[in-house]
Amino acid sequence: KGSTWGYGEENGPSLWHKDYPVAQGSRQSPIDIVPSEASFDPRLAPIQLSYDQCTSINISNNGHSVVVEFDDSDDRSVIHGGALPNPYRLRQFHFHWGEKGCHGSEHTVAGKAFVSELHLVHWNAEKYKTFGQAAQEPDGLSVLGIFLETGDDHRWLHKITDALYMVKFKGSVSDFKGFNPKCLLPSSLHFWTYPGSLTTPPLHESVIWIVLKEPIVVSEKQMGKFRMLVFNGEEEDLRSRMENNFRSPQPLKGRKVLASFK
Ligand SMILES: CCCCNCC(=O)NCCc1ccc(S(N)(=O)=O)cc1
Ligand SMILES: [Zn+2]
Repeated sequence: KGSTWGYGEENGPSLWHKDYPVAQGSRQSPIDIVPSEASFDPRLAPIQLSYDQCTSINISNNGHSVVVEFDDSDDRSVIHGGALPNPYRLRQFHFHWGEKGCHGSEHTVAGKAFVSELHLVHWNAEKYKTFGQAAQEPDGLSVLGIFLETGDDHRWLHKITDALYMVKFKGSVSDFKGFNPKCLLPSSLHFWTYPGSLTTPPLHESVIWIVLKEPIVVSEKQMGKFRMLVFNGEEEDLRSRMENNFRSPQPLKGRKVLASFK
């Protein structure tokens, strides 16, 4: 029974609206970002990531992606700037990717998709008591999206890909301390920003999206290691490789995309 959502024929993105009607809402993500239609806004503050005291806790396979979680019990790792009203606290990051040689990003840029997209998820702990509550508020979350394209090996991504064998199956968790995601940033923090949603159920329209223009470069070999993960639990007979775990671009419905650069 396709009771839980996923990315397959029976439970994929085109069916999510049945359990999550907001899937057809007015501020859904991802979107196709068209640079020529984005407005440069000189009032946008530069993005600042204060991750130096960040505390990664674990890496896990939640049956939809691989997630690295952080201790978000205080303001030790925050993002601020852009259109954010105040600093937002880092909670986790995860990835979306395609199958070998194909695309797998969620946002696209003038119709161009990338092989993968990294999402650094932050929440407005200044205004809301818990992540779960913030995730349901229009200004509750801010996700920093970073595109991945293939080329040479990424010098730090191996810290993540070397741990993936520990979390092959849905429900597996492994210690993952001392990882600072600052090492996954491109050289430029030029960005686009727009009001959107979670790109997976519950699809709450609670995300201020910040998408970096410059992708990071990873090797096809490194991407291949993500594809050894599986959607299924260890005990399940049906094995299905974790790939194509991305939602496609959704209607803009009149939203304005702002650019931090000319
Ligand atoms: C107490 C915890 C309650 C959580 N309650 C469940 C929940 O809201 N989960 C949302 C998790 C999520 C989903 C999708 C993204 S994405 N792909 O848009 O970056 C980011 C984060
Ligand atoms: Zn995501």
